[in-house]
Amino acid sequence: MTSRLDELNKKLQTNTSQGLASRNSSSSPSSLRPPVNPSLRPPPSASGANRGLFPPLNSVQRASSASQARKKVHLKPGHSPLDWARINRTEPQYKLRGVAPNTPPPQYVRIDKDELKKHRTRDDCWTCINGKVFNITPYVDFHPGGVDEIMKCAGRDGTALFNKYHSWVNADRMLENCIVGVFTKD
Ligand code: HEM
Repeated sequence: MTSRLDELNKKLQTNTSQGLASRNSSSSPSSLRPPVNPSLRPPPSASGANRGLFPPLNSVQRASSASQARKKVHLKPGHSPLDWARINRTEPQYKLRGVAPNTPPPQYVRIDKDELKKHRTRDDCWTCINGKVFNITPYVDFHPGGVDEIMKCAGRDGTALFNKYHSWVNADRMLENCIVGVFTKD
């Protein structure tokens, strides 16, 4: 019985080592590597000082250096975007528009260039964005880009400046209760 078992074990060992030997002899370790495709060489950024760095040093995905850092605007306490959203919701519309309570709705109020020009001070500030004139007086201190920046569009059509800095900002929504009227170019 034992000799039968020994025989079987011996047979098994011989088969296994033969199998491995045949695999190893037909393939050297280098032939196990995938074929090298020359068009898939590492990019130049993977060499020299950039080696192993991701994203590479010159990538736009890297934070800018201190000299290029954006100037941070410090808004006064109580002047966060959320504070503005609350005021926009709760303050009576005529106050945000800066008009008397019985003033006609904005779609009936036409404002020309000369009228717009009269409102360009910190205490009385209008601007036109995409054909609508807004009283931005209550908003100026809430502007995340700072007072000086937003005052550049005071008393004039600010559409181009607005779009240059943040075309994604929805002025209609943010200033929906500050609308005074519609702009007439003539
Ligand atoms: C009624 C007019 C404007 C409104 C409602 C407005 C609104 C905003 C809002 C909501 C942001 C924050 C954007 C964000 O975080 O993605 C912002 C940022 C900014 N705005 Fe305005 N803006 C106005 C006019 C202007 C004008 C005329 C200028 C420039 C002359 C300007 C320059 C900037 C700049 C530079 C920032 C960037 C601040 C930062 O990223 O820290 N904005 N503005």
